Amino acid sequence: MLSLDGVPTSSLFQVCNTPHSGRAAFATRSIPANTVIFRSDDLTLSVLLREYRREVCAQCFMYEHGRDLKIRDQAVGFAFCSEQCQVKWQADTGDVGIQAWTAVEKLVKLRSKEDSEMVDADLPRPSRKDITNAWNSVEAQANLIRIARQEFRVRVHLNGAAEVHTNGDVQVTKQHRKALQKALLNLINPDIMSFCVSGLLWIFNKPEERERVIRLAADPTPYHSVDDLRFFTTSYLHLLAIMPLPLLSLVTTENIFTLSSRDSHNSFGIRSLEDEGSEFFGYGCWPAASYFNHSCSPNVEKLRVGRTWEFRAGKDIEEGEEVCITYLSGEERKLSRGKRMGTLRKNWGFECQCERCEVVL
Ligand SMILES: C[S@@+](CC[C@H](N)C(=O)[O-])C[C@H]1O[C@@H](n2cnc3c(N)ncnc32)[C@H](O)[C@@H]1O
Repeated sequence: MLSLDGVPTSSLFQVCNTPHSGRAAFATRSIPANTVIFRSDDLTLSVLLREYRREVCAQCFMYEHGRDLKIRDQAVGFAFCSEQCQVKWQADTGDVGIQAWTAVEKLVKLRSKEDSEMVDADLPRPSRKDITNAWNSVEAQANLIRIARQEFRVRVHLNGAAEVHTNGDVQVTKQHRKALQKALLNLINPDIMSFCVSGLLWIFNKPEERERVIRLAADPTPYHSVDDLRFFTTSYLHLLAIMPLPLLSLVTTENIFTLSSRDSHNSFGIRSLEDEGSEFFGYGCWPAASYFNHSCSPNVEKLRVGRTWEFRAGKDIEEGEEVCITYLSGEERKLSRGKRMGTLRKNWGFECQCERCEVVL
């Protein structure tokens, strides 16, 4: 169950503030091991990494040991395990969403030979100032592109195909069209583009739920590297140039930054269900599941069932005890205290305050 502001409510736990680790869930009564304490099926945005697009169903994330799935939709660039999943995906994505994914796929295919890999070096993350400067540096070009797109609005309007509002006073010149063409020449990182499209479509399709993401813990410096930040700013310009017109007003630096800053501290990896989740297909943000803090000796285990996360007590939990999952992968759990803390600091940006880490032997 969810309260109005998206914080999960349950007869078994409640979400409260803590002195050192933000909000957390606490058991409101004793919970026997193996009890399902919560299910979260409120996936907002998700990224299916490009290298897994043929093998993992875009709807239910089903994976058959690396075999290509039977149904592939070349236009949008996703594969499905069944017609049922494809139909559900199309209904949830909507016509504007299908147009958006088709535009991205067309662009990515045109530019597929480029090397858009990022170097995962241990360089410092861009600071708040770096981030503000990077977004400011593309805003003038962004505004020119917006005006260039007005021209399409006018054309669409004159063709009578759709009722749109135009800014009739602005003259579209060569300078505007050049800004748009220049944006399309930037290098592409298809996974970062997918992140932005998935998030913007979610805001478009469910505007009333935007607040639920905004209330999540925010990371003010969500970019891993200078490359990562640059791919976000260039994706912004690309999307302004290619997104279907009904989505254009949502393609803003504010929306894209908000999505990154919430995703950074709240997303769940979408992994294979066997081999201790050794295959990493991508990630997604399930707001209702984002109030469980991390522990290096968790009392709750999470399991993905299709698009839903199921949370089950891994041991008996006493009334008043904090209900915690682990943010570490199977292998990472076995690391020493120092290495676990380092991994959480690097990937999540916090100093672990869990009981196992607090006990110094
Ligand atoms: C998914 S959110 C969990 C809910 C969060 N506490 C809140 O108030 O929304 C993850 C964030 O919670 C905090 N957190 C989770 N586990 C923690 C821990 N063991 N020690 C310190 N902070 C923790 C960190 O700030 C982390 O980035």
